[in-house]
Amino acid sequence: IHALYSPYNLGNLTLNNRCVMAPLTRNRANADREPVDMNVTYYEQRASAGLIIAEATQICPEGQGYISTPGIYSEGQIQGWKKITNAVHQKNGKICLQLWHVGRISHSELLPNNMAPQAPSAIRAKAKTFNSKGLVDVSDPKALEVNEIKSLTKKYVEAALNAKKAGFDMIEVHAANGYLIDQFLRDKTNHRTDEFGGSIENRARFLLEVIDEIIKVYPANLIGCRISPASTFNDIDDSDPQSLYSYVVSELGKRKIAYLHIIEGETGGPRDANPKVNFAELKKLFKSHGGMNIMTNNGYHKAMAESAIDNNEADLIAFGVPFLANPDLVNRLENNYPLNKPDQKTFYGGTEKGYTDYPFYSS
Ligand SMILES: C=C(C(=O)O)c1ccccc1
Repeated sequence: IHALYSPYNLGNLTLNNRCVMAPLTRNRANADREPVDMNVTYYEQRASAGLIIAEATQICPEGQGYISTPGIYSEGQIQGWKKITNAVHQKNGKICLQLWHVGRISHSELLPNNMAPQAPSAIRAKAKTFNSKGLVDVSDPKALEVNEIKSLTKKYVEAALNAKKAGFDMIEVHAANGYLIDQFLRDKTNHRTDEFGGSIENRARFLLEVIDEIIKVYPANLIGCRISPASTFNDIDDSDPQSLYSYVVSELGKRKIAYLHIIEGETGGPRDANPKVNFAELKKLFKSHGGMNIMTNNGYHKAMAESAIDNNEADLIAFGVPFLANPDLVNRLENNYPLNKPDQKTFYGGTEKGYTDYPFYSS
């Protein structure tokens, strides 16, 4: 059978196959930002993925940007996630938690004491988010002080340890899609004049400090990192992405992290969005500096995924919407069965409808 559907060693984990469920925000946590029972069903249904990367999960209350997204900073949240990891492990699955801080992509209504969203610089995003009123413009952010940056790094470390306590097999640091870490990396959003801004090294400093501090207490070969070099989602951009990300992926490779998760092209959009970004070069640099595995995402279907593996363009393929709508995606891909039609209206927020009611394949 094709390598895509065969076991694969990732760090000290053996995955049943190389098909990854990409992190998908579904806005279905409770008012305390804890996972609920239908989340257990949803993830358990998809346990045949080689690896599930659970939805982006905020590391602290200040890191929340959308209504009803889960956290990993309270005991109640840890216990909620524990039910999910137990259920996935009962089905012989593997599950990773994506550690998230939205930075400036938030609305004060969602934040402690209606505070301003945190960001590297006080530049409001031309972006919208969901709060109790529906789709709203994001709020004006406040620039982080250096001591606040240091305390956020500690919160990423605590979140990694909480994820371990909750039974996750590994963690992924969310450095993509215009959220906090991405806001530090890119020069459109980072106008700092201290050691966290200006040069590429300075703009990458926060990401690398987060990774280095986590590695002190959590094995590097169980840490992934997600980047989106070419995306402009959430009003993000950079004047020289190839230089920026050549440095970033080389430094991540040196740390021998488990995988580099690359969103190819525009997030949820065209794969050839930004000709300035040479993805093949970035993949080569990650591995030539010691990086272990490349995971790619964005618009893959069966043929594309199989040929990416055959041509050594990726070790693991992450599927987002296909896994949302097909709990048994691996079985369907392997046997070339038709896929369910995703219902966009129920992607974000709501009940079991469009969440746990997508059918398994039956001939
Ligand atoms: C966590 C997200 C990301 O990484 O893009 C997200 C958040 C809200 C809607 C869609 C996606």
